[in-house]
Amino acid sequence: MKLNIAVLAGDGIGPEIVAQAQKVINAVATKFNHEISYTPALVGATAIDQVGDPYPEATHQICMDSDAVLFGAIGDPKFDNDPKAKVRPEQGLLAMRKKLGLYANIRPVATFPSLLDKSPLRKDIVEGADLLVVRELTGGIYFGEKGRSEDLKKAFDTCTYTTDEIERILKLAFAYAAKRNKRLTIVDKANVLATSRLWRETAQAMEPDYKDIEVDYMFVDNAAMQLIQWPKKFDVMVTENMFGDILSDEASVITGSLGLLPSASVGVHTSVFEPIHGSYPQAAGKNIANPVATVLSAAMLLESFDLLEEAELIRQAVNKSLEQGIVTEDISKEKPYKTSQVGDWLASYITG
Ligand SMILES: NC(=O)C1=CN([C@@H]2O[C@H](COP(=O)(O)OP(=O)(O)OC[C@H]3O[C@@H](n4cnc5c(N)ncnc54)[C@H](O)[C@@H]3O)[C@@H](O)[C@H]2O)C=CC1
Ligand SMILES: CC(C)CC(=O)C(=O)O
Ligand SMILES: [Mg+2]
Repeated sequence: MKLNIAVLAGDGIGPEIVAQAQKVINAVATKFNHEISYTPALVGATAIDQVGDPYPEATHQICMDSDAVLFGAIGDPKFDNDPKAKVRPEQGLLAMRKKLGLYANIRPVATFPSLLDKSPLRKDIVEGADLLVVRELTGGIYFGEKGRSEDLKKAFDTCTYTTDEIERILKLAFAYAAKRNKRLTIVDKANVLATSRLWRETAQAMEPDYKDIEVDYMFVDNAAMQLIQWPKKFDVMVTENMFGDILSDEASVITGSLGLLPSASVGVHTSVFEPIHGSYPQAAGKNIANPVATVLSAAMLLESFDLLEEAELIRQAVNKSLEQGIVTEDISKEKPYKTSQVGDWLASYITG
């Protein structure tokens, strides 16, 4: 197969982790005879510094013209620590999601058998946990009207959802539940928020079309607790943008590190494959960040083109590396491997 992948490495650890995912894709391409080409493009703080725009039109065109996008991370402390900055790296990520129509972010969370003792949660709690967070990605408070009063003493962010937006993400979540264990948890704050009540009303209206799916509704505060108290009770969890953002970072604790969780952002135009974590600026340039989340995102990318054997081989390589202790310092303080060493090991396992 021929694939043209847009590569948006971004900021902080972005370039280091994306380079490992590319090594792994290249190894798979060699083994299975695929022709992969990459088109790099600017995003985030790097793009602001170079061209003054966190998601330049040229980058958008490259994404639109690609078969898929491999994304690293964006964000830089020089913006995080300047609340008055007019343009921010995160606007680039949000603009990309909006312009590419990426309304769903699929975040699988499953424990790795060899890492059960790496979670701060008890082994009997996390063993066998396997859930899917379906996060709405182009609506809600991240995209609503926001502003400051003239005297600067008041600020606001608005959370808006339409039934169309809710229906399309719920449809996808029901479909995932149908393919998995037929349980769907809809997470909201319907006891307080009007948008959540619209989510609940819309979901209730859809339920009769999915009679074989067991649906339950849970308030987000309760969900935050149950997720780490009884992670195994969840199959598919669907929720709005900000709740999904927060709950999926929380869910990474089940697996042992935020550096392990991949995601696929899908929707109208091309799809973007990205780790769930951010640019981890403290690690930038040190070759210590865990590349596994990005490598597993690459596996999701290949899977989206029905390259199932290829994706499975990447997952097998990752499992083997974890079993054999070829891991970065977030997993093993005693004998940490460098980011690039993990990438090299995975690539050579794949090519055999
Ligand atoms: N999708 C994206 O590009 C995202 C960007 N950000 C941005 O990233 C910057 C840093 O944000 P933070 O809140 O510190 O979140 P972060 O996800 O970058 O890091 C939080 C913590 O998670 C751990 N971690 C994250 N990625 C890791 C990896 N690959 N290997 C090992 N450990 C890892 C580290 O302990 C780190 O201190 C900010 O500018 C933020 O806006 C945050 C989240 C997502
Ligand atoms: C800038 C944020 C919206 C990014 C983030 O935290 C995420 O997508 O997980
Ligand atoms: Mg996040």
